[in-house]
Amino acid sequence: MSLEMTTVTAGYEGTPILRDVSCHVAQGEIVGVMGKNGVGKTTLLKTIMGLLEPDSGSVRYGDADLTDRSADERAGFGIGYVPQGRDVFPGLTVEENLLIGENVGSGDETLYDRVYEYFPILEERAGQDAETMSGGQQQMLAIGRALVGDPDLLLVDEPSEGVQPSIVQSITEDLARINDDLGTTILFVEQNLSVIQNLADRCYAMDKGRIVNELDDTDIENREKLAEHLVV
Ligand SMILES: Nc1ncnc2c1ncn2[C@@H]1O[C@H](COP(=O)(O)OP(=O)(O)OP(=O)(O)O)[C@@H](O)[C@H]1O
Repeated sequence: MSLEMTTVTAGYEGTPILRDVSCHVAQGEIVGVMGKNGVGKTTLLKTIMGLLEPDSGSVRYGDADLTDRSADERAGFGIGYVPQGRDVFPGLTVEENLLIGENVGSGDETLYDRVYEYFPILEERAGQDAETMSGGQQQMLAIGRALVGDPDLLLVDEPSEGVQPSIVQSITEDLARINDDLGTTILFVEQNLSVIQNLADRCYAMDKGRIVNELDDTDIENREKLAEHLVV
Protein backbone atom coordinates (compact mmCIF):
# COMPACT_ATOMS: atom_id res chain seq x y z
CA MET A 1 0.00 0.00 0.00
CA SER A 2 1.18 3.51 -0.63
CA LEU A 3 1.39 6.35 1.85
CA GLU A 4 0.08 9.75 0.86
CA MET A 5 0.43 12.89 2.95
CA THR A 6 -1.40 15.87 1.53
CA THR A 7 -0.93 19.54 2.50
CA VAL A 8 -0.29 18.79 6.16
CA THR A 9 0.24 21.57 8.66
CA ALA A 10 1.20 20.50 12.17
CA GLY A 11 3.03 21.84 15.20
CA TYR A 12 3.31 21.97 18.95
CA GLU A 13 1.02 24.07 21.13
CA GLY A 14 0.20 26.55 18.41
CA THR A 15 3.74 26.80 17.04
CA PRO A 16 3.55 25.66 13.44
CA ILE A 17 6.36 23.32 12.36
CA LEU A 18 5.18 21.45 9.25
CA ARG A 19 3.88 23.84 6.64
CA ASP A 20 1.81 22.52 3.81
CA VAL A 21 3.74 19.28 3.49
CA SER A 22 2.79 16.83 0.75
CA CYS A 23 4.74 13.65 0.13
CA HIS A 24 4.18 10.07 -0.87
CA VAL A 25 5.84 6.69 -0.61
CA ALA A 26 4.89 3.92 -3.01
CA GLN A 27 4.60 0.33 -1.87
CA GLY A 28 8.02 -1.30 -1.63
CA GLU A 29 9.89 1.97 -2.00
CA ILE A 30 12.69 3.23 0.27
CA VAL A 31 12.42 7.00 0.66
CA GLY A 32 14.72 9.23 2.69
CA VAL A 33 13.96 12.53 4.38
CA MET A 34 16.92 14.79 5.01
CA GLY A 35 17.51 18.29 6.27
CA LYS A 36 19.34 20.21 8.94
CA ASN A 37 18.61 19.93 12.65
CA GLY A 38 15.21 21.22 13.66
CA VAL A 39 13.62 21.50 10.21
CA GLY A 40 10.78 19.14 11.14
CA LYS A 41 11.87 15.66 10.04
CA THR A 42 10.89 13.93 13.27
CA THR A 43 7.68 15.92 13.34
CA LEU A 44 6.87 14.57 9.88
CA LEU A 45 7.31 10.95 11.00
CA LYS A 46 5.31 11.56 14.19
CA THR A 47 2.46 13.01 12.16
CA ILE A 48 2.45 9.95 9.90
CA MET A 49 2.52 7.63 12.93
CA GLY A 50 -0.35 9.50 14.61
CA LEU A 51 1.72 10.73 17.56
CA LEU A 52 0.94 14.29 16.57
CA GLU A 53 -2.40 15.50 15.26
CA PRO A 54 -2.19 17.68 12.15
CA ASP A 55 -3.94 21.07 12.19
CA SER A 56 -4.95 20.53 8.58
CA GLY A 57 -4.32 18.18 5.69
CA SER A 58 -4.58 14.43 5.48
CA VAL A 59 -2.63 11.19 5.80
CA ARG A 60 -3.81 8.23 3.76
CA TYR A 61 -2.48 4.70 3.63
CA GLY A 62 -3.82 2.61 0.79
CA ASP A 63 -7.57 3.15 0.78
CA ALA A 64 -7.70 4.21 4.43
CA ASP A 65 -7.85 7.79 5.66
CA LEU A 66 -5.66 7.73 8.78
CA THR A 67 -5.91 11.42 9.60
CA ASP A 68 -8.15 10.93 12.63
CA ARG A 69 -6.80 7.51 13.65
CA SER A 70 -4.71 6.90 16.77
CA ALA A 71 -1.14 5.62 16.69
CA ASP A 72 -2.36 2.20 17.87
CA GLU A 73 -4.86 2.04 15.04
CA ARG A 74 -2.13 3.00 12.56
CA ALA A 75 0.07 0.20 13.93
CA GLY A 76 -2.89 -2.08 13.26
CA PHE A 77 -2.85 -0.91 9.64
CA GLY A 78 0.74 -2.19 9.42
CA ILE A 79 2.79 0.91 10.18
CA GLY A 80 5.85 0.41 12.41
CA TYR A 81 7.89 3.16 14.04
CA VAL A 82 11.55 3.20 15.07
CA PRO A 83 11.94 6.43 17.07
CA GLN A 84 14.94 8.72 17.14
CA GLY A 85 17.24 7.79 20.01
CA ARG A 86 15.72 4.30 19.90
CA ASP A 87 13.75 4.62 23.14
CA VAL A 88 14.45 1.11 24.37
CA PHE A 89 12.82 0.46 27.71
CA PRO A 90 15.46 0.52 30.44
CA GLY A 91 15.20 -2.14 33.13
CA LEU A 92 13.57 -4.52 30.66
CA THR A 93 15.46 -7.28 28.89
CA VAL A 94 15.95 -7.42 25.14
CA GLU A 95 13.23 -10.06 24.88
CA GLU A 96 10.79 -8.03 26.99
CA ASN A 97 11.44 -5.03 24.76
CA LEU A 98 10.60 -7.11 21.71
CA LEU A 99 7.42 -8.35 23.35
CA ILE A 100 6.22 -4.77 23.66
CA GLY A 101 6.42 -4.38 19.89
CA GLU A 102 4.21 -7.38 19.25
CA ASN A 103 0.67 -6.66 18.19
CA VAL A 104 -1.51 -7.65 21.11
CA GLY A 105 -2.45 -11.29 20.91
CA SER A 106 -0.52 -12.02 17.74
CA GLY A 107 1.74 -14.52 19.57
CA ASP A 108 3.35 -15.29 16.24
CA GLU A 109 6.68 -16.93 17.05
CA THR A 110 7.83 -16.76 13.43
CA LEU A 111 8.05 -12.99 13.77
CA TYR A 112 10.64 -13.43 16.55
CA ASP A 113 12.53 -15.98 14.46
CA ARG A 114 12.64 -13.46 11.66
CA VAL A 115 14.00 -10.72 13.95
CA TYR A 116 16.66 -13.09 15.31
CA GLU A 117 17.61 -14.04 11.78
CA TYR A 118 18.32 -10.41 10.90
CA PHE A 119 19.84 -9.58 14.27
CA PRO A 120 21.35 -12.73 15.87
CA ILE A 121 22.86 -10.59 18.63
CA LEU A 122 19.34 -9.99 19.99
CA GLU A 123 18.84 -13.72 20.49
CA GLU A 124 22.25 -14.06 22.11
CA ARG A 125 21.45 -11.16 24.43
CA ALA A 126 17.75 -11.96 24.94
CA GLY A 127 18.04 -11.90 28.73
CA GLN A 128 20.25 -8.80 28.95
CA ASP A 129 19.01 -5.43 30.24
CA ALA A 130 18.41 -3.46 27.03
CA GLU A 131 19.91 -0.33 28.53
CA THR A 132 23.34 -1.98 28.85
CA MET A 133 23.57 -2.70 25.10
CA SER A 134 25.68 -0.54 22.77
CA GLY A 135 24.08 2.18 20.63
CA GLY A 136 24.17 -0.03 17.56
CA GLN A 137 22.65 -2.99 19.38
CA GLN A 138 19.90 -0.77 20.78
CA GLN A 139 19.19 0.44 17.24
CA MET A 140 18.87 -3.19 16.12
CA LEU A 141 16.55 -3.81 19.05
CA ALA A 142 14.39 -0.81 18.12
CA ILE A 143 14.15 -2.07 14.52
CA GLY A 144 13.44 -5.59 15.82
CA ARG A 145 10.74 -4.27 18.13
CA ALA A 146 9.02 -2.66 15.14
CA LEU A 147 9.44 -5.84 13.05
CA VAL A 148 7.63 -8.10 15.52
CA GLY A 149 4.58 -5.92 14.82
CA ASP A 150 4.85 -7.29 11.24
CA PRO A 151 4.78 -3.87 9.53
CA ASP A 152 4.24 -3.24 5.84
CA LEU A 153 5.58 0.29 6.25
CA LEU A 154 8.51 1.10 8.51
CA LEU A 155 9.19 4.66 9.67
CA VAL A 156 12.79 4.94 10.87
CA ASP A 157 14.14 8.09 12.52
CA GLU A 158 17.92 8.54 12.10
CA PRO A 159 19.11 4.93 12.29
CA SER A 160 22.78 6.06 12.29
CA GLU A 161 22.51 8.40 15.27
CA GLY A 162 24.72 7.36 18.20
CA VAL A 163 25.87 4.25 16.34
CA GLN A 164 29.55 3.60 15.67
CA PRO A 165 30.51 3.87 11.96
CA SER A 166 31.27 0.16 11.40
CA ILE A 167 27.81 -0.78 12.67
CA VAL A 168 26.05 1.99 10.69
CA GLN A 169 26.99 0.17 7.49
CA SER A 170 25.62 -3.12 8.79
CA ILE A 171 22.33 -1.57 9.94
CA THR A 172 21.96 0.11 6.54
CA GLU A 173 22.39 -3.28 4.87
CA ASP A 174 19.89 -4.87 7.26
CA LEU A 175 17.24 -2.28 6.38
CA ALA A 176 17.90 -2.82 2.65
CA ARG A 177 17.59 -6.57 3.14
CA ILE A 178 14.32 -6.23 5.07
CA ASN A 179 12.94 -4.20 2.16
CA ASP A 180 14.24 -6.73 -0.35
CA ASP A 181 13.15 -9.91 1.44
CA LEU A 182 9.87 -8.82 2.96
CA GLY A 183 8.80 -6.03 0.60
CA THR A 184 8.60 -3.67 3.56
CA THR A 185 8.19 -0.06 2.48
CA ILE A 186 10.61 2.23 4.33
CA LEU A 187 10.49 5.96 5.03
CA PHE A 188 13.56 7.06 6.94
CA VAL A 189 15.02 10.29 8.29
CA GLU A 190 18.78 10.62 8.03
CA GLN A 191 21.63 13.13 8.03
CA ASN A 192 24.38 10.65 7.18
CA LEU A 193 25.21 10.98 3.47
CA SER A 194 26.44 7.41 3.08
CA VAL A 195 23.30 5.95 4.62
CA ILE A 196 21.14 8.04 2.28
CA GLN A 197 23.23 7.02 -0.73
CA ASN A 198 23.24 3.34 0.17
CA LEU A 199 19.61 3.06 1.14
CA ALA A 200 17.29 5.56 -0.54
CA ASP A 201 15.59 5.08 -3.91
CA ARG A 202 14.46 8.69 -3.65
CA CYS A 203 14.78 11.45 -1.12
CA TYR A 204 12.94 14.54 0.14
CA ALA A 205 14.88 17.52 1.42
CA MET A 206 13.23 19.61 4.13
CA ASP A 207 13.90 23.13 5.31
CA LYS A 208 11.95 25.21 7.82
CA GLY A 209 9.03 22.80 7.93
CA ARG A 210 8.63 22.49 4.18
CA ILE A 211 9.70 20.00 1.56
CA VAL A 212 12.00 22.10 -0.61
CA ASN A 213 13.39 19.50 -2.98
CA GLU A 214 12.96 15.95 -4.20
CA LEU A 215 16.01 14.01 -5.30
CA ASP A 216 15.91 10.99 -7.56
CA ASP A 217 18.44 8.17 -7.64
CA THR A 218 20.77 10.09 -9.98
CA ASP A 219 20.72 13.17 -7.71
CA ILE A 220 21.41 10.93 -4.72
CA GLU A 221 24.62 9.67 -6.29
CA ASN A 222 25.87 13.27 -6.28
CA ARG A 223 27.37 13.75 -2.83
CA GLU A 224 27.71 17.54 -3.20
CA LYS A 225 24.10 17.92 -4.16
CA LEU A 226 23.04 15.91 -1.12
CA ALA A 227 25.37 17.81 1.20
CA GLU A 228 23.75 21.14 0.21
CA HIS A 229 20.69 20.10 2.19
CA LEU A 230 22.57 18.98 5.25
CA VAL A 231 25.23 21.60 5.94
CA VAL A 232 24.18 23.68 8.94
N1 LIG B 1 7.43 18.21 21.82
C1 LIG B 1 7.77 19.41 21.29
N2 LIG B 1 7.25 20.55 21.79
C2 LIG B 1 7.56 21.76 21.25
N3 LIG B 1 8.41 21.93 20.21
C3 LIG B 1 8.97 20.84 19.69
C4 LIG B 1 8.68 19.52 20.19
N4 LIG B 1 9.38 18.63 19.46
C5 LIG B 1 10.07 19.34 18.54
N5 LIG B 1 9.83 20.66 18.68
C6 LIG B 1 10.39 21.74 17.82
O1 LIG B 1 9.96 21.51 16.50
C7 LIG B 1 11.01 21.83 15.58
C8 LIG B 1 11.23 20.65 14.66
O2 LIG B 1 11.72 19.54 15.42
P1 LIG B 1 11.98 18.11 14.80
O3 LIG B 1 12.43 17.24 15.91
O4 LIG B 1 10.83 17.69 13.98
O5 LIG B 1 13.20 18.43 13.83
P2 LIG B 1 14.21 17.48 13.12
O6 LIG B 1 14.34 17.97 11.74
O7 LIG B 1 13.82 16.06 13.32
O8 LIG B 1 15.55 17.78 13.88
P3 LIG B 1 16.64 16.83 14.54
O9 LIG B 1 17.43 16.31 13.42
O10 LIG B 1 17.39 17.76 15.41
O11 LIG B 1 15.89 15.77 15.30
C9 LIG B 1 12.21 22.23 16.40
O12 LIG B 1 12.25 23.64 16.44
C10 LIG B 1 11.91 21.67 17.77
O13 LIG B 1 12.48 22.47 18.77
